[in-house]
Amino acid sequence: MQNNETKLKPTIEPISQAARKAMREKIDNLAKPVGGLGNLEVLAVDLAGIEQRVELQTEKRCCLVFCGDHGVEREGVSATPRRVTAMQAVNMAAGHSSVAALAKANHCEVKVIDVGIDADILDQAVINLKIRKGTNNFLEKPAMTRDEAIRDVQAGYDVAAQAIHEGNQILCVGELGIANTTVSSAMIASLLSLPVADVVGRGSVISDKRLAHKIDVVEKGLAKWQPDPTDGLDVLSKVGGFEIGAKAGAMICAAAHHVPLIMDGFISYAALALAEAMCPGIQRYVIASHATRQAGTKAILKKLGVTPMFNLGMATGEGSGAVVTLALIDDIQSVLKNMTTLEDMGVNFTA
Ligand SMILES: O=C(O)c1ccc[n+]([C@@H]2O[C@H](COP(=O)([O-])O)[C@@H](O)[C@H]2O)c1
Ligand SMILES: Cc1cc2nc[nH]c2cc1C
Repeated sequence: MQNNETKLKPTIEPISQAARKAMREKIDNLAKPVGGLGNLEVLAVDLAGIEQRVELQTEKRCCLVFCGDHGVEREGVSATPRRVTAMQAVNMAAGHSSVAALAKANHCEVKVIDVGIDADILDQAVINLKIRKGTNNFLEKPAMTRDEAIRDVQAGYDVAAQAIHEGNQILCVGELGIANTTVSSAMIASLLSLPVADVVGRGSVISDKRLAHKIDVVEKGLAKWQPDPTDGLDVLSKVGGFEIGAKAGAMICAAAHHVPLIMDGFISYAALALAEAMCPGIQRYVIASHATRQAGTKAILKKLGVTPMFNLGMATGEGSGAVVTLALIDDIQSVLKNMTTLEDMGVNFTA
């Protein structure tokens, strides 16, 4: 057991400061005011540090969408019935969900992975790595066993390793799982030591009454199991979800391989908090795409130490915001390829 856990905690090398500096110099020498392309420049520098090179490789990209159901959905914390997870997974694999449509626009493959949907998915287009049909209701039992938590994170790691082996140069991550904003809130409150009421939001839109109930459910779950925030697998097994653990595994794998990983919204914040607890340093390899429209986003991102690229008021999940970020990466590549330099123009700045 201990060995399996150790495998999930590889040494994460520091980001390449030399590549960051070289990219910064290259961008500063382009024919524009210094820093004029704002966060696009920051993104280019971050990608260079992760990839350890200035000639960024970003053409082949893939979005990994992990799917799972949640026992706590039975507490009435979501406006959506649980069967939507299974329905939307099939819809997504056929190319018709939000992330699937956005991925087409951004030349990105989508892999849909079942790590815990509460149904038999017969569609071969959905990759079957099911740990179990849904977690336990954490008000009654721990969500999963520690062994399941380990196998779950390992499944996400393996899917990401396969995607990298296939030549993907950028990974995006997303998820499907009705009630997973409740589960993510519990994980975030525990792992980042934030007050429950500050991080529980309206998910895929709930009334004031249901919101108060959702806060109560999260508080009761944490009080009952008292997960240890210094032990990510303890938090995952007590109040977590299969798609969140798998997503954390993908993050750990991408960081170990120096492959940039673009995360999505609220559920990704929980996965990053978990990955960081398991394997400190992961956060430097993860690009924060957008600030999601959920409670506590600002405080959570601050605690995670990441800055989102944009805020479009999105709250869909699936990896939608992550995939939209690919358009910004294509913008950077065009800038790096096509712009003339200040040197070409013979211009010097005097601040
Ligand atoms: O990514 C986000 O920030 C986000 C915010 C609200 C909802 N979602 C998606 O909606 C589902 C969870 O919403 P809920 O209300 O059932 O907890 C799940 O499938 C998520 O992918 C995702
Ligand atoms: C339709 C629908 C699609 C989703 N995709 C992610 N979460 C979702 C929730 C609903 C309700």
